[in-house]
Amino acid sequence: MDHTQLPKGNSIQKSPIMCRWFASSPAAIKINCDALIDNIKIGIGFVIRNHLKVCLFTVCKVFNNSLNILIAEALAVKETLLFVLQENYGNIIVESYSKLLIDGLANGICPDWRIQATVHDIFDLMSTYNSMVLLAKERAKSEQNPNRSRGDEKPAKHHARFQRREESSRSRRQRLRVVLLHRPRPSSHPVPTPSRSPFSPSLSSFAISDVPNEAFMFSFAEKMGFEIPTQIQAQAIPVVVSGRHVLVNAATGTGKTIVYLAPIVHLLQMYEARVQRSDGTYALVLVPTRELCMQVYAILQKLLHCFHWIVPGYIMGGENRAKEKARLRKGISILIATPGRLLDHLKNTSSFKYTNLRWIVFDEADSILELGFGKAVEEILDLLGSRQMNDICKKGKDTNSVKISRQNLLLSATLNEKVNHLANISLENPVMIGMEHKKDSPMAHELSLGNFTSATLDEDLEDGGGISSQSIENYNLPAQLVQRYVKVSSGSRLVVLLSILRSLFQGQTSQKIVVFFSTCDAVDFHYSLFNEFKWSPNPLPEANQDQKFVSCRSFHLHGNMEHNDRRKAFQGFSSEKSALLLCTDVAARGLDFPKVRCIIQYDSPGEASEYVHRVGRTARLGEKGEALLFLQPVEIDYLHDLQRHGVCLKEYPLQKDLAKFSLYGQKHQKDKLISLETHPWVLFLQKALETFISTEPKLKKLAKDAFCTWVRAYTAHRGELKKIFMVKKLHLGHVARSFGLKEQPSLVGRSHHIEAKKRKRNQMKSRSSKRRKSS
Ligand SMILES: Nc1ncnc2c1ncn2[C@@H]1O[C@H](COP(=O)(O)OP(=O)(O)OP(=O)(O)O)[C@@H](O)[C@H]1O
Repeated sequence: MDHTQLPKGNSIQKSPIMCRWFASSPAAIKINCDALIDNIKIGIGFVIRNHLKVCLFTVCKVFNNSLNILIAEALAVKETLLFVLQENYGNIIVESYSKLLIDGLANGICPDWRIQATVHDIFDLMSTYNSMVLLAKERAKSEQNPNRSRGDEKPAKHHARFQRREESSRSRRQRLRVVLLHRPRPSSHPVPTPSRSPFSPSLSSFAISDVPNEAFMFSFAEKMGFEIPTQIQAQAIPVVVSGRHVLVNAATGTGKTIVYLAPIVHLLQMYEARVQRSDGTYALVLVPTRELCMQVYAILQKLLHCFHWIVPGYIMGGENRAKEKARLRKGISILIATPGRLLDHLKNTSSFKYTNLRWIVFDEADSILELGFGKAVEEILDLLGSRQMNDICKKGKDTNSVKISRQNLLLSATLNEKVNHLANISLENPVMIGMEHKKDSPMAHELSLGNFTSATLDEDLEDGGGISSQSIENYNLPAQLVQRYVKVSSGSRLVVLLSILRSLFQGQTSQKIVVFFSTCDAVDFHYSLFNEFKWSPNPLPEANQDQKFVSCRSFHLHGNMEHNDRRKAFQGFSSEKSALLLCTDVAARGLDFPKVRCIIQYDSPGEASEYVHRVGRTARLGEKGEALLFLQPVEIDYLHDLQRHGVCLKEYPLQKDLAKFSLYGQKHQKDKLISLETHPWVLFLQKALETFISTEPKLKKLAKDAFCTWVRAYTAHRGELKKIFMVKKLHLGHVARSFGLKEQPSLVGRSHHIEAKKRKRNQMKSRSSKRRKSS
């Protein structure tokens, strides 16, 4: 079977499985109208025309079934119809569907006056359409056959039919108006406020059970537990299904994974001849980290529940290569991979078949490049033939087969120059979704021009690493996320972190918190400290002294951990209801830990995009969330940097928190402002920590290592951030205190001492041999 062509079922009209869910959302309808224009341009307008029919049809159904339609729904329908009218596409769709729509509206009319008012408008629009259709038809006919007079039989018949239809709909309208006239009507129409919820505001009354129970719908509803599409899903899925290359930019936690997995599964299961394992890989999803690889794989497995013939699989660093080879030999239809391991198999596993490859997805595209996979990505594109084909396209050669066979997708909550370059070398005439408000940004402009440089992705990485003026953009952050910063001098950082964590875990019985550190050593040290440091507010000997200071289950996750430990930490934290995760940026991208309420950035993230992804682990999909950023007084300019990207933070009321803690029964006076450095609680806890760490050799060693790598990481800030995060401005003795050390450890490591000793020995040796020679 030749799978390089789109399957026949690609037409949305022919695919009731998924499209109704998406098509039925007014947001989707609006997008479909955009897609209509786009697609008419590229000559496949008929697909979208059919899509629009399905949209209207489903809207009618919703109106029929539900009496609790929100105003926004009715308004969206009105808007869509208005759009269709303005763009003069009315004659395409209205003729056959107006009756259905009117029936739906009339039968299912909601008692709410605001919807009724909108319905009036919709009726008026419908009758305008109908007149337009009639006029257009008559004009077309008379142009085709100028000899036929107006009194000829056919138009007359047609006219009569139309009149009958008009009369019946008019009578329905009248019936309805009678009902409406007997209801009180307020004097002014309230304007619905725009929602920033990840779900389309107009969809909240729309249940999945309102539409026919198709196989895929059933699987979605049952297996994923979703009821309505998120805004980005409603916007992007129809475009992805249409086969266009797509660049998606949407806030964290808005369901981007489904944006690419759902259409791929949907289109693959529709192939007339079922896909076989021996066909090899059809879709390739590239992700930056192993954890994300496992996460996407898990979602894919759920989606494929009903389609056992489509085989999911993953390959990633840390896994057994031989086993992966065996799996690839058998065939994996949808493959999730990290770039390094994928490249390895592309070069060394001859049985890896990818001749049928149709989709390449870059999830968290910017992160893939920032982690240094730029070269690997270029090589992958070359080996898969995706880049060369694109280059040929741009040179204007015949690329018909390519256009049909490959569809590349790039997704991230943050975009930058590196993604711009990747987009230019991998996407052909992409549709940019989620960048509507950024049309004037340099990135959107360059992409639309198809402008691309000869620089490699890694070269881009180096010069674009800092905050270039070109790449400044406002990031999408969840509206409900509460963002704050806490200003703490380095000597009190540890105490403040512990106090805030204790207060958060005491405040709520189920609490999930993620704390980000800059280095793996810092994670290890704090993880051990939190597990071992015990303290009781009661000094009496009979009191339970065995309580952990931060009493919760804690996990740690970073790139230097064994593969299995990483896996356990990821799964463990995901499944706990109340827990603490200490991690590096390895957990910043894409990971979807359920119910995380607070993100603490104990070490600042560096580039603003990293900030966005870290805080994106909370406040996902409209849920509540808080983010707290630790800054030292000398780093406070970082707030301006975040502001340049539209990220604004308020100060955290730290004194209030500290006032909660009592020293053996003595409460502080809340209204008395004491500086952190002289705060009795801070002094007391700092001393307790230092004493504890000095008596635990293992912990002390961890603290020293963490201190050294922390300072090194601090010097590694790039670009303009170097001016904010300067080691010179720090008091290293105070930094040591933040690791519970009484004295500042030498920054010169053990290896340096050994090297120096070796050098000395060699010098001594050469001197003595010279002396021997001369004597
Ligand atoms: N239509 C939907 N209804 C309800 N929940 C959904 C829907 N779509 C996705 N989700 C859930 O939303 C959560 C976030 O999804 P996902 O991880 O795909 O977001 P994302 O946009 O990729 O986030 P990030 O940018 O952090 O990677 C997941 O738990 C997913 O199961």
